[in-house]
Amino acid sequence: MLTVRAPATSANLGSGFDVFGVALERPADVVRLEKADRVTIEMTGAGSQYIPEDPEKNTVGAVADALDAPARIQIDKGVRPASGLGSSAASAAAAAVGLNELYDRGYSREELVPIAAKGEAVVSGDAHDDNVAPSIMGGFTIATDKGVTQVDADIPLVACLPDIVVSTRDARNVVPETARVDQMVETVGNAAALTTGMHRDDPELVGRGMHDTVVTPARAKLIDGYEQVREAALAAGATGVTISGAGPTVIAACAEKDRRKIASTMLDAFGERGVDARVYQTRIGGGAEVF
Ligand SMILES: Nc1ncnc2c1ncn2[C@@H]1O[C@H](COP(=O)(O)OP(=O)(O)OP(=O)(O)O)[C@@H](O)[C@H]1O
Ligand SMILES: N[C@@H](CCO)C(=O)O
Repeated sequence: MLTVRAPATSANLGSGFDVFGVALERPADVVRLEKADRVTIEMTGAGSQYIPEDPEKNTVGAVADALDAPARIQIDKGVRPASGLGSSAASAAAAAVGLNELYDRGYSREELVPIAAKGEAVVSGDAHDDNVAPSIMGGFTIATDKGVTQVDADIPLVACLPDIVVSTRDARNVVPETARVDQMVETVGNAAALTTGMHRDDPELVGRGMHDTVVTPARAKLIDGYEQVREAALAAGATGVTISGAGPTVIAACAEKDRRKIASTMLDAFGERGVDARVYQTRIGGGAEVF
C-alpha cells in the first residue's frame, strides 16, 4: 500500500484570485492507496462524516477516473472540509500523486495539476487549479491556463479556522461580475508586490500585496467577525490579513517573532463574537510526499 501526505493550501492570498496559492506546513490529508478492480473510498478524520464516499461525489473518484487507475483509497482527513484550506484539493492532490506512482503513469508534478483539478470540478462546479497546484508542487504557485509557476518561498503564517461553514460554491456566487479600472490597477500592483515578496522571503511585502478590494469584501460578509479578527491581527503585528480560499479561514502573514501573539489574538477576536475557532501556527511548506 502506498501512503501520500498532501498539505492544506491557501488560495487567492487576496490579490491573486483563482491564481495564487501556497502550501501550508500543516495541516494535511494522509491518503493510502492500493490497486483494485474498481474505485472504493473510505473516509476517516476531520469532518469525514460530511464527505461522500461515493466515487462520483468525492474528489478522488474523478482523479482515479482521469488516470484510469482504479484503487482502494483510504483518506484520513487532517484538513476539515469547507474550511478554505483546500480540503477537497488536498485529497485530490494526494490521489493524483499516489495513483501516478502506483500505476507508473509517468506524469510530472506540473502535469498532475489539471488532473487533480478535475476533482475540484466535482465539488465546486469549476476546475480551478489554485489549491491543487501548491498541494502537489509545494511553495508559492501561480496557476493559470498556461501552466504553473512555482517558487519555494518561506513565510510564517497564521491560519484561523472559525466554526462556521462556507462552501466554495456559495462563496463563488457572491464574487462580483465586474471590477473598475482603478481596482484593476491596484490589484496588479498588489499582486506584483506579493510575488516579489515571495521571491525575497519578505513577510512585509507579501502582507502588503495581500490587500484586495474586489473579491474579499464581498466574501467577508459570509464570515461573522471577519473585520474584527482582521483588525486585531494587524494590531498584533500581522503584515497582511485576508480570507483563505473561499473562507471561512482567515489567514495572516507575519514575522516569526509575532506569530504566537497574532494566533492568540485572532482566536480571542472570534471568541468575542461568540464564534469558536481553532488556529494553526504554520508557514509555507512543501508539496505532497509519498512514503
Ligand atoms: N476528498 C474530499 N475531501 C474534502 N471534501 C470533499 C472530498 N470529496 C468531496 N468533498 C466535498 O467538497 C466540499 C468541500 O470542498 P470546498 O471546496 O467547499 O472546501 P475547501 O476545499 O476546504 O475550501 P477551499 O477550496 O475554499 O480552500 C464538501 O462538500 C465535501 O463534502
Ligand atoms: N480560488 C478559489 C479557491 C477555493 O477553492 C475561490 O476562491 O473560490
